[in-house]
Amino acid sequence: MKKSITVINGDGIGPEVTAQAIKVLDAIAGHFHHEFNYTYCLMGADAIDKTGNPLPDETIESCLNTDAVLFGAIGHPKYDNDPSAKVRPEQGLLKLRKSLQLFANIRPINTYIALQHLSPLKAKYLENVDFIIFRELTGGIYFGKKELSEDGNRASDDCVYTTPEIERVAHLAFQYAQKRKKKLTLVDKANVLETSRLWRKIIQQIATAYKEVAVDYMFVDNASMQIILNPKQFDIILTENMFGDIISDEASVLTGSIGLLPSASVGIGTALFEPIHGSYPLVAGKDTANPIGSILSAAMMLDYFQMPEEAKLVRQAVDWTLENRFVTKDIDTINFYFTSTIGDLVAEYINNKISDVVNQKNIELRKSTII
Ligand SMILES: NC(=O)c1ccc[n+]([C@@H]2O[C@H](COP(=O)([O-])OP(=O)(O)OC[C@H]3O[C@@H](n4cnc5c(N)ncnc54)[C@H](O)[C@@H]3O)[C@@H](O)[C@H]2O)c1
Ligand SMILES: CC(C)[C@H](C(=O)O)[C@@H](O)C(=O)O
Ligand SMILES: [Mg+2]
Repeated sequence: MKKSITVINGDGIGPEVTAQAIKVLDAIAGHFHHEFNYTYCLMGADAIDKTGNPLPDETIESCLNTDAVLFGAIGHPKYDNDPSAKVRPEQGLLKLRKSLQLFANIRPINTYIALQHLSPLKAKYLENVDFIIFRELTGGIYFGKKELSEDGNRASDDCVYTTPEIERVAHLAFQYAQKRKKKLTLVDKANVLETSRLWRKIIQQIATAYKEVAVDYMFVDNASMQIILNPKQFDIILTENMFGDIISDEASVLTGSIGLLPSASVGIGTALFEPIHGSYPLVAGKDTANPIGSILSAAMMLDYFQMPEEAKLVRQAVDWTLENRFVTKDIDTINFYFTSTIGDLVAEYINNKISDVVNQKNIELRKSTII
């Protein structure tokens, strides 16, 4: 099969983790006789530096006319530390999500037995954690009216949701629940927020069409605790934009590192695949960031291309690296491998050449002292 993929490396560790996902996609293309063609586009701080615009028109154009988008991360401290900056890298990402109408951000949370020692929780709570956060992605407080008074002493961000915005992401989440453990938890703040009460009302109505799915409702403050205390109670979590952003970073702690978590953003336009982490500027260019979130985002892209065998092989390869302790510094600060080595190993596993890589190329443990 032939597929065109727009690649947005972005900022910080974006380019180095995305490069590993591309290696893996190339290995899959070779193994299964597909052709993946990449077009590289700018977004974020990199785009501002080069064009003055965090999302150049050519990037939107390319994303609209491609089979999928693979994205790394955006963001730079020079903007994070300047509250009055008029142009910001994040505006590029938000505008792209809106332009492609990517209303659902799907963030699977899975634990690995090999990494359970990393969590502060007892192993029994972590075995086979498997739930998905459905985060609404194009509405809510992120996209409401923003105001700053002339004297600079009053600021506001409106949180707005409409019934159709809630319905479309909810139907998708219910459909996933039907195919899985048939449980959906709406996470909201309906004891305080009008928008959350609208969410509850719509979910109660939609639930009648999915009778086999058990629905429960949880306030976001309690959910933040329950995700840590008893993560196995969840199957599908459905929530609004900002709550989904926050609880997914929190949930990443269950797995061992945020660097492991992928996501798919789907909706009306071209789907976009990205790890859930940010540009982690501190280690940009050091080849130490965890690329697994990006590689697993590529696996989600393969699922989206209706290539289930291909996606399965990528996940098997990732499991193999973790089980054999080929891990980056976030997982093991003493005996760790470089970002690029992990990409090589996953790709070589797919090419069936793993024994060559491990034995003949003599992969050395990189001690943290040499960084
Ligand atoms: N989707 C995105 O592009 C995205 C997401 C989140 C944050 N950001 C941006 O990234 C910049 C930095 O934000 P931040 O520090 O809050 O979040 P971050 O996700 O970049 O980093 C937070 C912490 O997570 C860990 N981490 C993140 N990615 C990792 C990886 N691949 N491997 C190992 N450890 C990893 C590190 O310990 C890091 O200190 C900001 O400009 C922010 O706006 C972008
Ligand atoms: C960078 C930022 C705009 C973004 C978000 O909040 O959606 C990020 O945190 C994410 O999770 O993708
Ligand atoms: Mg986030």
